Amino acid sequence: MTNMYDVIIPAAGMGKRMQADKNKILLQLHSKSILEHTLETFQSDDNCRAIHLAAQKDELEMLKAMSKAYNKIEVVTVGGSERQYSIYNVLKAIQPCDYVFIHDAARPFVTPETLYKLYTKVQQYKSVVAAVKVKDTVKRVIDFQVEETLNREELWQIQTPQAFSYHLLLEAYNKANEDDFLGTDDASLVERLYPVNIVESDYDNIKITTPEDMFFAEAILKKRGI
Ligand SMILES: Nc1ccn([C@@H]2O[C@H](COP(=O)(O)OP(=O)(O)OP(=O)(O)O)[C@@H](O)[C@H]2O)c(=O)n1
Ligand SMILES: O=P(O)(O)OC[C@@H](O)[C@@H](O)[C@@H](O)CO
Repeated sequence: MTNMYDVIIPAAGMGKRMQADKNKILLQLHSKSILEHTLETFQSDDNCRAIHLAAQKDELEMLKAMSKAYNKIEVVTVGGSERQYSIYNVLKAIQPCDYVFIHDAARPFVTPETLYKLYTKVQQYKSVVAAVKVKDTVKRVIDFQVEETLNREELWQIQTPQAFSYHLLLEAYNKANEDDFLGTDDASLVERLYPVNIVESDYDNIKITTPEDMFFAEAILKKRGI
């Protein structure tokens, strides 16, 4: 079928800031791991053709075994020392396709509504990321001294999923590799070649990063009646 997307899910981090005794994406939220919550969302999305994972070397076999429960999972490969390298490893391992979404395993609360918005817009714009409006005032600071107050009307917090045409994304990753460019998200690689659009997402789509995020995660599940 044409026009479906493949999703790359980087799950090869260490989860250091979570200070748990294992990779944070394996922590349980109710009866499932964070990773399984994320996988189920994409497994259930009719527009998602296949799911591909980056795993830590030590967790590769475990994640391959877990993958058997999800018939959309195709490639499970070893990640790298940085998120960007993990994603590049997967991107080089998959077959060419129309569109690629990239979504952090550590963001288990992305909604079907956001996936649908991205799916619609990526076909028009080739490059589109989920984002929410910044709620706080943001200042640029050097050595604890304020340099300027930024115009909040222009500021958005960027999340994942980030959705791209496959060929544009591969070109951006190849160029970043050639230039030794390391970005903090996928769009920052694509921005060097092509305009990136945003779609408005929601504040539940948190990246579970530090211990208190587990309490926020429990609250989001409770709000959803899960
Ligand atoms: N080398 C890496 C680093 C991160 N990730 C993945 O990228 C996502 C977002 O990264 P982040 O939240 O920063 O996770 P960690 O790197 O695991 O966290 P920390 O920096 O606290 O160790 C996570 O799903 C993580 O598993 C990855 O696949 N490969
Ligand atoms: O810098 P970190 O390792 O915390 O995470 C990087 C990315 O996961 C992050 O930039 C995207 O989720 C978009 O916000």
